[in-house]
Amino acid sequence: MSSDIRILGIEGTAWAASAAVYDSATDDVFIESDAYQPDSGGIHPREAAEHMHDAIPRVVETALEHARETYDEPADEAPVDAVAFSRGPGLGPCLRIVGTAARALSQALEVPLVGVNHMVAHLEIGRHTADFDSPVCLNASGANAHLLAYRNGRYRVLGETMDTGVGNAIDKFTRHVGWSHPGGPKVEAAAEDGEYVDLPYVVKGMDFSFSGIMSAAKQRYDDDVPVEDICFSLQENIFGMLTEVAERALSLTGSDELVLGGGVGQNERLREMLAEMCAQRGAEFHAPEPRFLRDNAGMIAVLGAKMYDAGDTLAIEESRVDPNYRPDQVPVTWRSDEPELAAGRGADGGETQVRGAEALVDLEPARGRVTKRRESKTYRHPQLDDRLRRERTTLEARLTSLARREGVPTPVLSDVDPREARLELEYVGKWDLRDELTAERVRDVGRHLARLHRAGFVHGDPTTRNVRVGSADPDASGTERAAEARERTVLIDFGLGYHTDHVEDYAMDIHVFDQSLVGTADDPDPLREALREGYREVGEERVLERLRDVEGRGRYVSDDGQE
Ligand SMILES: C[C@@H](O)[C@H](NC(=O)OP(=O)(O)OC[C@H]1O[C@@H](n2cnc3c(N)ncnc32)[C@H](O)[C@@H]1O)C(=O)O
Ligand SMILES: Nc1ncnc2c1ncn2[C@@H]1O[C@H](COP(=O)(O)OP(=O)(O)OP(=O)(O)O)[C@@H](O)[C@H]1O
Ligand SMILES: [Fe+2]
Repeated sequence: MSSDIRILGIEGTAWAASAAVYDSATDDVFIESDAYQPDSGGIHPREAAEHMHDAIPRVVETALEHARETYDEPADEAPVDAVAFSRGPGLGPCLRIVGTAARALSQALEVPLVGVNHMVAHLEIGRHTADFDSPVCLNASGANAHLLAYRNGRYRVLGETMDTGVGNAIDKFTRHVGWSHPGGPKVEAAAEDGEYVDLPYVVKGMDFSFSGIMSAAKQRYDDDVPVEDICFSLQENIFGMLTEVAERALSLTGSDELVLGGGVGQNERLREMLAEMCAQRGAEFHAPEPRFLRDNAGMIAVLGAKMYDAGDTLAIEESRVDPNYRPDQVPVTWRSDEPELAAGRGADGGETQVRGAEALVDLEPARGRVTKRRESKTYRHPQLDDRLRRERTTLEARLTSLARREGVPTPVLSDVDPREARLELEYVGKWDLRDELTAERVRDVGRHLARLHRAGFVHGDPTTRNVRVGSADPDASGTERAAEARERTVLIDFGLGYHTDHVEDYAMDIHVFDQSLVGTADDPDPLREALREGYREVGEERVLERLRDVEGRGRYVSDDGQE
């Protein structure tokens, strides 16, 4: 970045009326915030907007005063080079007030306007303070929960919540219990005295959902289960899910850096789990300090400086706010020269052991065999860990065989030990699909998924790493035709599969594969088309119709606090 840029940042997407000044020469960030606290219930959009109306001018004035005093500019010169503001996502009425304030300031100070995506700012502040190159980012905030990774000029969404944001889910539970907003810190405090009780645990590849676990938690409360036990178990399961999908994203992208963003990131238990998961797999973990995790204008100013430096400013007439602004809509103009993730290659006969997200896989291609052990994850509660490893090992064995009976190539199973969470399977394929992506192979995957769905079950985690391609024969150097004859597209890793007759689950299965294409392919669009073509040959059109719904669903709807 250029040597000395000073930016005024303004944030006001939901509850935090906040202004900040970032100085790139010293890396100092001054933040002034004024929080909206609802009298009862959750965040009311209209009340929140009134709060922005009152508080934004005050916090901006304090930030500008700080800039004038600290940097000693002549009185007739603007104390900052640009005004950056949160354009979205967030509550419409709040965003509009912040947008109006930012435009007015940019005109009064005669400096350019920079429009920042709030979720990308949650990510970038972590990358900035960690000094990581190309991390995977877990954003765990009130209205959102998703995994982002940089690829081809955008932050791609590798996985996300299928219903509410993680903070909102927790806050809904505390409202049910009668605790005041925000609920997250109260759950954290109550959890200290809790013991583990069983609650649902739902991940689908790198996607996840909170609705089942939240209604079970409310039900438990109504059934007089001690509230501290529910709080403890909510944290174990919800944060366990987030940690698991973060690990899967590291495994899929080959990255060894993880950053955390968002208000829920202030939770000690979540940070502990993520740090432990990263330590166990030899990755680096970074969480910014709490003032940068919860909503704050500091992160808006810091990303604003990078965007301003890249010439990424907005004309007033193009500066409309967007309550549904998705992180993958943002052209990443400020890091074009940096390397992107170089994903490590999967098993191709050279190595003897591979670490997946869940398991250690010992490879013996010469004997045509692999041994897969689901390791104990020390970040998880032992009871949950035990349950997941056993259940998934049993399911993987059962569904791997069932799929083959439906005509889908899968490894032949030679041994299962659920207690040890160990499987012995046929060595299949030559490469992971991720490393040898072609439209024809992806079309095969489409056909295979359709066959599973017709038989009434889903794979649960179809990614480009859970498909093996090419000939497994170690001496497959024969004629091209012979190799072609042996070429198969083989599905592996059925541990997240389950029986279901819901069209929604089938559509999700395709969506999960789709997201892994977006996360691993240079030019995903033709491959995504091939996936649908293959599916259409064998499967039902209504599943593809539902897939369009799943994709079109705006998941960035902020909680309005009313139930
Ligand atoms: C779009 C934007 O307005 C929205 N902002 C937002 O959700 O505020 P944020 O500050 O990132 O997160 C607030 C959430 O963070 C939770 N939270 C705060 N402290 C917590 C803690 N110690 N443990 C768990 N959750 C906590 C709160 O309960 C609340 O749900 C977002 O980033 O999604
Ligand atoms: N039967 C097999 N034949 C050949 N290679 C295999 C086989 N099973 C697994 N592998 C290799 O090991 C890697 C990890 O295996 P697998 O996906 O089953 O583990 P995992 O820990 O569940 O992974 P993840 O959850 O990250 O998808 C695969 O991507 C593949 O490279
Ligand atoms: Fe936020």
